[in-house]
Amino acid sequence: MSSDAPAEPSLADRITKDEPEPKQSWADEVNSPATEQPPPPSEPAAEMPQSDGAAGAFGGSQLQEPDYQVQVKLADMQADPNNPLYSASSFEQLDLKPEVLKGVTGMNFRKPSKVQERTLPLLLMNPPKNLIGQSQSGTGKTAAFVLNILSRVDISTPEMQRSPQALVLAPSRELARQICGVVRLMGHYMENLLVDAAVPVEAAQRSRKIEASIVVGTPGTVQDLIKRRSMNVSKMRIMVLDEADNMLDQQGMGDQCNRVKAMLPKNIQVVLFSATFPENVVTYAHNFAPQANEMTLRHEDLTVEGIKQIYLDCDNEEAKYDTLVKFYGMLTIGSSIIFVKKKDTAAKLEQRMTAEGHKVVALTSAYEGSQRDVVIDAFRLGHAKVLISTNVLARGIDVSSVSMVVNYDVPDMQTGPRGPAVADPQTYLHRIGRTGRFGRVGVAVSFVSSKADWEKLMEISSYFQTEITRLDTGDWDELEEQVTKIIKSSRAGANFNGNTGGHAA
Ligand SMILES: Nc1ncnc2c1ncn2[C@@H]1O[C@H](COP(=O)(O)OP(=O)(O)OP(=O)(O)O)[C@@H](O)[C@H]1O
Repeated sequence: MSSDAPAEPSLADRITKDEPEPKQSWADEVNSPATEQPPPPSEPAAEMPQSDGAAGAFGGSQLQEPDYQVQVKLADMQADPNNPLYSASSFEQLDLKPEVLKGVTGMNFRKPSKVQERTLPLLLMNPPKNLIGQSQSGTGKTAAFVLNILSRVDISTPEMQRSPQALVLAPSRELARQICGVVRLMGHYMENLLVDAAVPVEAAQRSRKIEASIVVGTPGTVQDLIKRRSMNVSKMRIMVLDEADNMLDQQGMGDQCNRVKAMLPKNIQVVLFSATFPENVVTYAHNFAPQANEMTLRHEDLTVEGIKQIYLDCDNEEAKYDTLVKFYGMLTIGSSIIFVKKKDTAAKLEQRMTAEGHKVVALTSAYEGSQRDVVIDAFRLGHAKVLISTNVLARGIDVSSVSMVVNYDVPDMQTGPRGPAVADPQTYLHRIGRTGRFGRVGVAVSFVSSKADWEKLMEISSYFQTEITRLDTGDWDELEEQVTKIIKSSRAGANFNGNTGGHAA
């Protein structure tokens, strides 16, 4: 953030005092904030626009594609057995309580996705069994575990309403808040349902007590609350790890998750979900959720068809910045997230772009929680359309208007304290998965400024057996036309004639 530059307007000023921009583009028209109501029962559901899970709680933008733009509709995708959104059955056939079913219908979910259809019967079985579930990004894993929780919590007495019975752990504050929003929205018709977020709060609120039947939080805060006896876990019966591979793999977070689990009653149902379960995490996952039912995928099947993956050659770091600025118009067709490796890069990019008159915001773990909430909520509402972030937002964040993701830095990871940086395919997949949600279209563009970058990107491409196409930066008008065409097409891949080739720098 630009807090050390007093002459500039504050973050809140920049985000909230801006007049809404006139609607100019297709994306502006289709992504206006949530004003839509669930369909009246008499209207045919197939004609109604799809709603965004986070929309009701946070005003997340929604996609209402005009017919003339749409070539392939969600209904068609959900009827194709090879599509991850496919299902043979309806939500009515999944044995949900009437008030839970009403919540799903109210969100305008017409049919379950594959992961929902397959995992819900396994999750709802009695006696409850553990589950490890994997499916592509943006295919509805949240609803799968939320529907299980809503089906299992007992809120028949005031005491039970205030007793934590289900705990969801997520790796970031933003994701925990988002899941809380989905639980509230889906549980809207369950009278007296109490849901609470266990994320870091300001010092004055630290003595708070958690009195809700469903708690969604980050592992460190939850561990702290239980230790301080601010959250009674004696009635806990379900524990979910969202982005489970990330939670178990990171040393600090893995330990916190284990400690939290050790403080909960034995024999709880343990549920792990993620789009990725790399080999090094599989054993942890099996130990954390013993004898689990499993739904897994091969890594070759993990990429989402609707996300067009491209890369651009940039001669050096400065050329990456110039390219980003040239991209600004395309970034604001819908909303965009620019991923960088370091917090410092995020802050510097934000300052420089803002100083040059571009509207961007940044969110990293360097910022205070309340400031992070302001930024992410503004992004969900479409008040901020270009967000610069680190891997803190790489996972789970669901904002349907995101039509472009930029890997300003190719995702990599250190091998040991002094080892070389190697490609990080999992982070790449999660980052690009912030676009192309539930059958929508998106573009993921990676900036390549060295041979090492190019090698990492090609390793990622071969790991997922997916094509990452090189676009020629020699002719910007042509490049812009191609990228804009992809964003505005109903499915990525259609209308696209990019070059493929090696690193030209
Ligand atoms: N059955 C459904 N019908 C229509 N929309 C759905 C359905 N299930 C989920 N969605 C919507 O799809 C979007 C993506 O869902 P969700 O965030 O749960 O994906 P995910 O699989 O958890 O992705 P990630 O791996 O990125 O965390 C959300 O906006 C959600 O509201």
